[in-house]
Amino acid sequence: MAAQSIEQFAASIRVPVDRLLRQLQEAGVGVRAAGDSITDDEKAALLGHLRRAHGAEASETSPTPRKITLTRQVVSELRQPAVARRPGPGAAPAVAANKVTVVTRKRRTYVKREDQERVGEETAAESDTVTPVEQPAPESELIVQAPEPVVEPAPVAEPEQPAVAQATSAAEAPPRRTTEPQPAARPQPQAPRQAPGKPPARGAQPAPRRDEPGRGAGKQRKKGGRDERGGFGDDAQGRLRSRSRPGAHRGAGAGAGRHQFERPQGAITREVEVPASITVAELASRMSVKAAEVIKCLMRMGQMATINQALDQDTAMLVVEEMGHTAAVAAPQSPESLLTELAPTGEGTARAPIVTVMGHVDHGKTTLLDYIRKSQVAAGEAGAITQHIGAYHVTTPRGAVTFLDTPGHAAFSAMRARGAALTDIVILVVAADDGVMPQTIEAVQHAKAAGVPLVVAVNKMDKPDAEPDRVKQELIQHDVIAEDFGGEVQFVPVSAKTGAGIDALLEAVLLQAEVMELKAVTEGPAVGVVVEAKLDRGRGPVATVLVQAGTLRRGDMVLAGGEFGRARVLLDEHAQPLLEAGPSRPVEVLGLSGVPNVGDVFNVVEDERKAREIALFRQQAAREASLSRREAVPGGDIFSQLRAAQIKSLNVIIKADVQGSAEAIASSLLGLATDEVTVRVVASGVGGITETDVNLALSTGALLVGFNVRADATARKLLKETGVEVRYHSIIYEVIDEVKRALGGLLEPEIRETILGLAEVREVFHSAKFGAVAGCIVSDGVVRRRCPIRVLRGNVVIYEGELESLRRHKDDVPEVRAGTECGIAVKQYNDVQVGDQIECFERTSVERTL
Ligand SMILES: Nc1nc2c(ncn2[C@@H]2O[C@H](COP(=O)(O)OP(=O)(O)OP(=O)(O)O)[C@@H](O)[C@H]2O)c(=O)[nH]1
Repeated sequence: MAAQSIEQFAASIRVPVDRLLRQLQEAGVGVRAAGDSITDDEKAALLGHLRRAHGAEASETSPTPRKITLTRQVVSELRQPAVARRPGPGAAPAVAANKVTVVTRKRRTYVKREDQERVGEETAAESDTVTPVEQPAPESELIVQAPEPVVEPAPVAEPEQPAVAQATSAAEAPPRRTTEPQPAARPQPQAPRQAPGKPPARGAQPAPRRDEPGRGAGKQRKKGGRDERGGFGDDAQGRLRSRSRPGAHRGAGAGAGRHQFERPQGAITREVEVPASITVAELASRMSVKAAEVIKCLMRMGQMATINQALDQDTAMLVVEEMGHTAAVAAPQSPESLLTELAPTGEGTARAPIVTVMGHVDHGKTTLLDYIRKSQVAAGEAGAITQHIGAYHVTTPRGAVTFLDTPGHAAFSAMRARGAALTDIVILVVAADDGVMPQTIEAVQHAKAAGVPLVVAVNKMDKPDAEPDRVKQELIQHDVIAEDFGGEVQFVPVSAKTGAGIDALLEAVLLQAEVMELKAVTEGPAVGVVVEAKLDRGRGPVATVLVQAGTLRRGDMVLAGGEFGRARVLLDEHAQPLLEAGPSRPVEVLGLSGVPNVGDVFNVVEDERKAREIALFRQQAAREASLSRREAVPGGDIFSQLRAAQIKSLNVIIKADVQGSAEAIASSLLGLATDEVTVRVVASGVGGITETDVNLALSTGALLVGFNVRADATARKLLKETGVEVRYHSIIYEVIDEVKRALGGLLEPEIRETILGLAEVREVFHSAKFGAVAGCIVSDGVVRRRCPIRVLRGNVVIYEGELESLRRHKDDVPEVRAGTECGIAVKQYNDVQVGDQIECFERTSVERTL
């Protein structure tokens, strides 16, 4: 090699000149200038120094190598049976000998023991002994090459890089030598693949170097190719390695001087977040316990559960606390939060009051509203009672008012409560001829609970027996005090029939609204409440919504409870199309995906995607809640389960024209439950009776109730075929009576006892055939042979049984009437005495009704 200057040498090995000069000085070569030339001996001296300094072995300057890797390669050949090709006519058969070359390479590494111990600790302890260290498994690889033999150059253990350059690199970075893959960061020299996050390398074989010549590099590429195609190479390697992995792990752990897993010394208390509904399995997983533990805990609490059973939040939290953890209510991770920013904000402007008309049945609510609206709603109602909530916006000369017409029947209690919560003012209609009645009081309570002011309309003033002062006095007891009695409530005498006083009533309402300064934001996406919903045969789902803030426009994307859709059509109370509806405006919306529930909040959302996401989330939440409710009944405590098993239930499916009626009927029917019988509403919905309803009724043995709806053609056919019972009604009382009668049929009949007669024992004889025979005289009624008897002594029953014989003058007789003597033998009873009484009675079963 030509003489090289220090500067050139530094450039060739890519180290700064001054650093090279310093290292040369440390190696004893002596300080010289950058321009001086450096000899090969000096380079060798520098290399030796650097190897010593960095613990390198296998150098000519280090007589005791610290690690030796032996690689052995065995090449063998396999001959596959010759394949005889079909010879051509007259040709000799050609034989192709398939020769497969198998190259097996084995590698075994020996490391000084103290070097192994030193890994990770950096404590140098020199030792002269070389001890073979057992490797996890001799590294071997099998390369099969076919069909022709491959001339395999021996793998090159040492790189071709100049020794000095390598030594210099070693001084700068952790050594990456083929024979010594032992950087401190690696837990074991033989297992560089253990480095986290790195793709596993092939055994202890160091990573192939780019400059590695010949077959080694080619083979590596080949392996890489296999990996890319389907990971075969890695997988096969992984299986090979998996046998040695535990050892390698332990080695790594020991090498690092610490355990990866520490056994907990005491119980771990976890904070467990519990959502509204959670399965037993999920709860167990959150507490890091087995599901069986949770089931056991539930059993201790008196509840039987299965691993997939959904628990409600309260039960789940109890289980968590019971098992020694801390329960926390999980924040609902719902897309509902997306809605928060949708609420319209800004300065509110005056809006029309929302007024609910409440009162006892037939006190004239609908007639009053009818007069105000100048329409004939009352005339069109079946049974002449209002059966679903209606919302009407009326413009009077004194201003606009939105009316919610709520039914007065007790069945609609829930609906009325909802009306009071929505409303600004309640008009309490009390018939002057009838006075305060139960539902008048209920209406007062609802209004008070909702903090809504009352205006009392004393109706039917045209009737001769009208007593308005009586109404005022009766209402004082319920804390509703008229202005002229020193209170704050306006009482307006009216006649819904003649229209007298209606103007004054509206004035009173608008005055009250003025005092309340009702305001709402008109700009922005609309927010409101669904006040009625139904499935219309021609128009699909129709929801009556009351806008509370913002403006609902035609074409808006509306989200109502678990349903959504574009508001294709907006209609007012006169079925006239609207382009938009502002606050306090009731409007019918067409275009929803389904029938929402009455009372659901509706929002206008930006796009369909968001609406769909929230709607699906709500549907899922509703399903889960209903599931956990349904499971809560049989899953309750064992005693109540046993009790429940004895209660007979009548299954009912309700189909109604509007959601409010279906809901009201369901709640009324559920209210019929007693200790012995109950109603189970299998399903309730809006729309005509379909094939699905009939099939459901068939499978559950339910009674189908159609309220203002009929079965379609397919369902009718199926009804005929299956004999499923269906009842059509348009008056709610009739539905209740019908179901009451059916429930009565489920009641066990009552067993009534009737005393038929009494006989007094005058003498006792002994007969060989019957034992003691009582000689009696029938003092009252009749004694019949086939009826049960009781023996009374001193008016106390001492025996109950049957007659064995009833005789008169030695003749068996069927009955003996009062004043007649007879002989009575009691079956299996011989203790009869003179003075006893024998009572004859009969049991009859009586049908019961609810
Ligand atoms: N004489 C007289 N009859 C009235 C008056 N208001 C209502 N009525 C009658 O009272 C009956 C009941 O009236 P509705 O308006 O249906 O009573 P309601 O309170 O709406 O009844 P529900 O819908 O069942 O809650 C009807 O026959 C009306 O004609 C009135 O001011 N004077």
